[in-house]
Amino acid sequence: MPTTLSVNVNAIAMLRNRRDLPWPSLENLGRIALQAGASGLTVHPRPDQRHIRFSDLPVLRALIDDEFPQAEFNIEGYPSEDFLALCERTEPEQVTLVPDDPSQATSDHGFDFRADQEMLKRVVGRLKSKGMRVSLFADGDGDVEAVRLAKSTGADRIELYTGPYGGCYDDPALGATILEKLGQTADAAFAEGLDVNAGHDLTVANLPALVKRIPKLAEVSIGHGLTADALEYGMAETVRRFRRACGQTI
Ligand SMILES: CC(=O)[C@@H](O)[C@H](O)COP(=O)(O)O
Ligand SMILES: NCC(=O)COP(=O)(O)O
Repeated sequence: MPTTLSVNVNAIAMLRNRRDLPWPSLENLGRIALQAGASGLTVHPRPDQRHIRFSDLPVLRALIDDEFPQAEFNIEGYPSEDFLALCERTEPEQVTLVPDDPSQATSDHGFDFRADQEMLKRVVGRLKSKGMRVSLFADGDGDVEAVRLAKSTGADRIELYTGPYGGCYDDPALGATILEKLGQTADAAFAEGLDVNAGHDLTVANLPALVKRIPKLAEVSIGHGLTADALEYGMAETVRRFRRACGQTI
């Protein structure tokens, strides 16, 4: 099974929010991405709604339900009560829990599975009891014990935080070292029976080596780099380029 591509529309929302106007439209660009073969849409709402607004969620939920019933909605965020209630209202196929502080500009680390063990068990159980798949944002540092603890929360997947890997676009030797650690973390997850997603700062240039090292990578969620490419190539062609970089035949 080749790695699937979930298109994160956060960056499009950020562009829209520059004005009090409804464009660029998340619904229209989400539709183009799904028509071009993306497997789903990802949003990462934050409490200040600086990009995704809570009101965007029903619109994207309806787009998937009405026009792309095979696609998945993935909602990412810190498991506050408000976030959990938002997930319960929206019923995404997947929730990705991320240990973000509201003041963070973007996600920059995975969970501390030792410190957050009990909280995660509670939250994962709550979401899974409502039928949602749960993935936990994890550092790809080769910490096998952390992966074992992630599994013991009851989660289905981990999402490897690939920011440091993406940041090595101009340093291939360091990129290769980081990639090997990501690969070791994924190997440990597979050994525990966890599936593995990945995301943050992935691009057409750095995806092929990632999926080569982790051939069983289930899904990548990509926003920033994909939106940048969409400005250059258009959304549909960009999705096809990223799908090819994931190893999909199209
Ligand atoms: C968890 C993760 O890496 C992404 O959700 C990232 O946080 C995207 O959010 P922004 O587009 O707000 O940076
Ligand atoms: N989970 C990662 C994600 O959704 C997108 O991250 P980025 O491509 O915007 O860095």
